[in-house]
Amino acid sequence: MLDFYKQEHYSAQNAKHMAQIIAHGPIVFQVARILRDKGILSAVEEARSEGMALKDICAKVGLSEYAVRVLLEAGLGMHLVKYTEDEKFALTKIGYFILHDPLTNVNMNFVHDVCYKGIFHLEEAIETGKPAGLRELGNWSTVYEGLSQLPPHIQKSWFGYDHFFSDIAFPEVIKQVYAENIKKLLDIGGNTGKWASASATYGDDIHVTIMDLPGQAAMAKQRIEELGLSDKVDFYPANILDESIPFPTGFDAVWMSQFLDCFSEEEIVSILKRCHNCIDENGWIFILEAFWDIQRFETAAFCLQQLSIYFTAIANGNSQMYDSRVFKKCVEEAGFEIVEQIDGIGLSHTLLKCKKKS
Ligand SMILES: C[S@@+](CC[C@H](N)C(=O)[O-])C[C@H]1O[C@@H](n2cnc3c(N)ncnc32)[C@H](O)[C@@H]1O
Repeated sequence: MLDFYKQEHYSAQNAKHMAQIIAHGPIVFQVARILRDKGILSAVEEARSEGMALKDICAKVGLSEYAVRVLLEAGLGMHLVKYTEDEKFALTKIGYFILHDPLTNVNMNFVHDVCYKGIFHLEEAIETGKPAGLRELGNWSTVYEGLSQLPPHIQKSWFGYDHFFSDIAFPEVIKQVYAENIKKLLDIGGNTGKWASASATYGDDIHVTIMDLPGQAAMAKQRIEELGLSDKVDFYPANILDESIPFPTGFDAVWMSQFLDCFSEEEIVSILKRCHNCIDENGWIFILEAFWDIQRFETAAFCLQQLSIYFTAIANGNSQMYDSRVFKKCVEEAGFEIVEQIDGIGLSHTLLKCKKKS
């Protein structure tokens, strides 16, 4: 993947066009989203290759001719729709992906509901190292403190994004983790209890402790109770950034999925160092992360590189979707060695199986 970034990929003409797409980014984004959300793309799709006339689309979606016309004309420019020979509107492949592709929809909802307003404050975030855009969502020092209090539609998009990746990765990776004869596992950043519930039902003798912020631990507890798994899952509410709070001990393994990317390099090292006490000399640290530099496809790397900016402007101001080389240095520095690396899990994830350095 890294070699890909050592080359120019555009002719001058294409580069200038790409530069215009970037220059008009927020307009392109909102037009595409509204064409999706107002049912205009769906209406056009129903007409298939025959296409649909402007007035028929207006009648179908209940918007004025002016409104639908400006949106669809912009949509022509971004190749979401095309003209048929008799200048009706028909859906293109890009329009199809905007309408139906789960990855595109999850990203679009997350960008609109969680990021859009906050990203306006990116410059301030870059200058101050603070998540300056978070004030658009609420009055917390990091987004994680506010997760359980977000307005429902924003919370839906946040968890929709988070769960989309873990739901695909977990069934694959769970076999790798429990192949190591793990019975007692500490799930740091256990979120809504998805990994804990999957683990609890994976093996009769598996016990999981979720360590997360109090608001999240409470959400997870409710879900675990609803699933009838309370005897197999414990909770350890704590802010991991408070170094005075001890970590729980006596585990075969620590599991951190999409968790360490929520922290700066210094914080990652500090968290990992404190993980030493949770396990004995043979214990495991399992880290599931998506690294942009080891993606097979440019599209996957692009999504991670762009979403990194959410961490800068909104989440906490100092974290990101990491380059694996930067991340692995933190693991080393904290006194662990990576004994196995498994790439290609789910859509974009890597499992790092780590042990204490001997
Ligand atoms: C991106 S989510 C990952 C959730 C889950 N592990 C997964 O793979 O889907 C990050 C989790 O870390 C938790 N977290 C963030 N900052 C934290 C902190 N300072 N202390 C404890 N947990 C924290 C969040 O509440 C959230 O549940």
